[in-house]
Amino acid sequence: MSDDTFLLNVQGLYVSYGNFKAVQDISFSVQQGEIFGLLGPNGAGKTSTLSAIEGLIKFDAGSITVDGYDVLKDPLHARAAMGVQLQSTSFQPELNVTQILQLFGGIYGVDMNRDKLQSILRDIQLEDAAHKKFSQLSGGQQQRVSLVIATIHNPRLVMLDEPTTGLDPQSRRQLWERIEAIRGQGHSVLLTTHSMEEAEAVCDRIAIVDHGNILTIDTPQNLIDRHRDDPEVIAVSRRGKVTLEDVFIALTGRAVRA
Ligand SMILES: Nc1ncnc2c1ncn2[C@@H]1O[C@H](COP(=O)(O)OP(=O)(O)OP(=O)(O)O)[C@@H](O)[C@H]1O
Repeated sequence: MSDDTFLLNVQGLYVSYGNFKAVQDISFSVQQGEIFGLLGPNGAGKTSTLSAIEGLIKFDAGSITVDGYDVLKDPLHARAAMGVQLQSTSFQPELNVTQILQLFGGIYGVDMNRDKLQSILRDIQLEDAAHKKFSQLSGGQQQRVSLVIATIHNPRLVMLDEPTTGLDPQSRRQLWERIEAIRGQGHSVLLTTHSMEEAEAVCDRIAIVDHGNILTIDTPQNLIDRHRDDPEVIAVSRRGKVTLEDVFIALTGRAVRA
């Protein structure tokens, strides 16, 4: 482990699929105890960046360190320092909540004794659903299971790809609180989102990504303050109030992506 305050360092990252360059020279760092958001239109390269960090895809150039461990030279240590929120499709739908927690506890070497299991179920408010199949859970309940599994081995960096998509406002608020609680434990969070409201509500800093490049990195409030007088921002703003979404659209353009 390094004593670097940056838990994640991504420098000069390039990812391509065949001839298509999805990520081109992306660099950013996430500090300890920080919630960092990657925002960008569809196809901007957010998931590709996350996948490269997670070791799921090869990258063409650049360097990535997690908790001081180089993901290429020391992949096991780097991966152990990371918790990844799996998509709901990654869980076997016929397993019940208890079986899923036991399975992933085993994978991560966490002793899932009765007390530990009960405490997790209580924490995610699924005590009464302990024997329900994953496929029978609501979207919010499934998200709570996948988030707790991402943090089951107490990782220093938690990676969340669009964690609140499809959730109702109550579940979304609760998930934000859970994400903030992860930061409260001194962990760092890297998330992607299309929700400007989410970015403003939970992210300490955000990077706006487009066409595989980072356009800007700052706190949500600084981005609004820096750009509020830009003619492009004023042109897209509505009802006389400049929002983060106005800044985002002015920077990335109005065109809908394929
Ligand atoms: N396995 C793949 N093979 C070929 N092209 C891919 C593959 N995965 C992603 N791409 C392309 O790379 C580009 C970046 O995709 P990526 O999923 O990283 O974007 P994203 O910012 O996460 O988008 P979204 O917001 O839609 O999830 C897109 O043009 C996408 O079509």
